[in-house]
Amino acid sequence: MKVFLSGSIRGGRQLLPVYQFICGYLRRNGHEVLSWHVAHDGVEMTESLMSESQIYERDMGFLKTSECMIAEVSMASTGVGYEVCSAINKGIPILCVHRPDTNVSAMILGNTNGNVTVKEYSDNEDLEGILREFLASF
Ligand SMILES: O=c1[nH]c(=O)n([C@H]2C[C@H](O)[C@@H](COP(=O)(O)O)O2)cc1CO
Repeated sequence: MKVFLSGSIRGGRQLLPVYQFICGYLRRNGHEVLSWHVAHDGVEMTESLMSESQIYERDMGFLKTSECMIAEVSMASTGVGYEVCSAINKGIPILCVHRPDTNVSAMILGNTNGNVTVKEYSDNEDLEGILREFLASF
């Protein structure tokens, strides 16, 4: 599947290892991660070579062809929230994952849209099971 991976950039990069784990899992299982740059440790440097509108247009272009979204929502990120909302408007399935010790927005936790699934994970093994179940549902 073509997957849009959404994860914090300017909202903080503390969970980069989680984005890398998700990206690696998806690729190992034959999926195409269109927004792989989210899991790249040099993303701020490479993105600094692009204008704000180039970044926006590229990501919205990725979203157009994505078949589902996986969003790590533990960090308070404006961009992740915007992308989740855009995916809701597009009508594709969205898996939002977060760690137990985080302050996730009610706009995610309280979202009753039928395409939105929100799951808490405690470690990579737990997260892998959640990813497997979500991807098996198609
Ligand atoms: O440089 C960028 N490149 C980029 O692709 N994004 C997109 C992808 C991420 O899923 C999301 C991160 O948003 P934010 O930077 O507000 O945390 O927005 C966001 C930025 C910076 O806002």
